[in-house]
This record gives sequence, structure tokens and C-alpha cells, in this order.
Amino acid sequence: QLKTGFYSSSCPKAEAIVRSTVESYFKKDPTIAAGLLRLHFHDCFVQGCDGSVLIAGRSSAERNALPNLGLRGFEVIDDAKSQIEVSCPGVVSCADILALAARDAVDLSDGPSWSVPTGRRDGRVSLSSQVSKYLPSPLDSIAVQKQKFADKGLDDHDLVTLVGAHTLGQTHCQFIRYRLYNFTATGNADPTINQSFLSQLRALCPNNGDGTIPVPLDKDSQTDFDTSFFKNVRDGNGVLESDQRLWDDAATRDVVKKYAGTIRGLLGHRFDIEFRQAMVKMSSIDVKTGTNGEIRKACSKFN
Ligand code: HEM
Ligand SMILES: [Ca+2]
Ligand SMILES: [Ca+2]
Repeated sequence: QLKTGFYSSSCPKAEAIVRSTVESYFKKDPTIAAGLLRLHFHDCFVQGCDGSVLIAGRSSAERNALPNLGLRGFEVIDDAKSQIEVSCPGVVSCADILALAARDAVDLSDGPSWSVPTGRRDGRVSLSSQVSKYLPSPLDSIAVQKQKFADKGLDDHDLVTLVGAHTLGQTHCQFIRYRLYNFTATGNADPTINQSFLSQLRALCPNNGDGTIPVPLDKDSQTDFDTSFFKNVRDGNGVLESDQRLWDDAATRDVVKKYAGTIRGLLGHRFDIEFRQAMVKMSSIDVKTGTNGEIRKACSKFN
């Protein structure tokens, strides 16, 4: 029920306003692109792509759930929304603004661009208690990762393609330290980590050091939307345990190989093409349309 250009007569400037807003934040801080892309993923997996993740100021809201504490980019969405409200009040949903912003973020990071079907409406429910059962954890086995994606209508190929979003952005020492010093209570490192990368990570994240130190998810390529992430997974340079596990399973390993270009030479552009298809799929999970939900006046509050 979504369609591209849903606002072409009701708010013709909507997409351009989102684009220029994302651009202005991106110019100040290119890492904001990763924040926006992740924000859209965390929205879509809980109550569908309905802006539920954007609700602030209530302790029971999704934003306060553990997996959401590190989310970034809310101010970009709020800013775009307030500019859009000036020309077309009550017309453009926050869920759509977020989907458009994620697209623009990838494009600005030299990734692919695509048309985003729009017409989502904003949800009226945002519960932190819903978050952990739907969002994958970096400690999830490959079987659980597959299941959580399947529950949202996404297959194993979509899983690998979408996790390729980790070509952008960062994590923090607290989420990977167990892999470096005491993996599965062995007192050793995760044996799948490449030895020279292990030394680098240990230097960056000393045992008992500051857990909030940032660690790029894609070694040496944090702000570029490229296929380097897949090469890193292939080479044992995956940072999150869940990312490295994509190499353990035959089905997901084949997709990693395809994007890393080891099957038939340089297939880098395949990732770009398949990422946009997978994003359109993810962006339409359980969307509310027609007279369901509402169009929020401010993205951080229900009307
Ligand atoms: C099995 C699936 C996934 C798991 C377990 C996972 C887990 C994580 C974790 C633990 C972080 C770091 C958080 C932090 O340290 O604060 C992260 C960051 C990120 N994730 Fe995922 N993720 C998954 C799938 C995805 C998908 C499907 C997307 C988007 C399409 C995505 C986009 C991102 C981005 C862009 C970042 C960097 C954020 C930033 O720099 O602020 N992730 N993810
Ligand atoms: Ca949602
Ligand atoms: Ca990259």
C-alpha cells in the first residue's frame, strides 16, 4: 500500500527537506549516517516501521530499552519534521521521514540510492518491554539471527545483506571485550579473531578499561559504504560476534563470499543493488497505512 512519491502533491518539498537536513548534519559529522540507518532498523523491527522508536520522555518507551541506549540521530529527524510542519502541517509521518533519512544517509556515504515507497503512518504504541524479543543481540547465534529476521519476513540472504550496514558506524569496547579476554569463560580470546586484529583490538580495549571507547564496526572503513565489511568478516576481522558468526554457517558464508568478491572476481556493485532491494523490504515491515495510526505533530511525542 506504500507508493513512491506519496507526498508529491500533498507536500512536494518533503523529500527535499529531509535530504537537505540530513546533508547539513552529515557535513558536520559524517558518522551521523550510521546513526540514522540503525535508527530505521530499530524502528522497523519493533511494531513495524512506524516511528515507535522516536518517542521520548516516557520511561516505558522503546528508547529506554537496553539495545536502544546507543541510538543516535533523533535530533535530525526532529529537525526535518519541524521544517516540514511549516509548509505542510499534519501531512508527513515521522516513520516516512526516518525511512527517507536512512536512504539519504547511505547515499551521502557513497552507497547506493533508491526510491523509498512512502505513506507510512505513525504508531500509537512504544514499549521498551517489546524491544529485546524482536531485535537481534550481538550474542545471538546464527540460528537465532536467522529466526528473528524470518519473523519479520526477511530471509537468510536479506540477513547478510542488511547486516552489511555494519560497513558504517561503530560499537564500543563494552560489547566486544568478552571476545578479547574471556570468550565463553575460557580465559582466552574468540579463536575466530584474526591474530593481528586481536592485538589491535586489545590495544584499543584494555581489559577492565573504559567500556565506552568507540570501535569501528568495519575496520579502516567506518564512514564509507563499501564491501570492506564482508572482506573483514572473511578474514576474521569482524568486530561483533554476530558479524563474525556469518562466516560459520554455510548459507550465510556464501553470501558474505559473494559480496567480498571471492567467488567471481569483483562483484562489489552486487552489494549496492541487493542492499537497496533488501532495504525496501525492511522498510515495509508491518507498516500502518490509510486511517491506521496517526501523523504526529512532533516525532518525539504521540499527538
Ligand atoms: C543480527 C543483526 C544485528 C545485530 C546483532 C546488530 C548489532 C549491533 C550492535 C551491537 C551495534 C553497536 C551498538 C553500540 O555499540 O552502541 C550495532 C551498530 C550498528 N548497526 Fe547493527 N545489528 C544488526 C543488524 C543491523 C541492521 C539490519 C542494520 C541496518 C540495516 C544495522 C545498522 C547498524 C549501524 C549503521 C550501526 C552503527 C551505529 C552507529 O555508529 O551509531 N544493524 N549493531
Ligand atoms: Ca517501530
Ligand atoms: Ca565501510
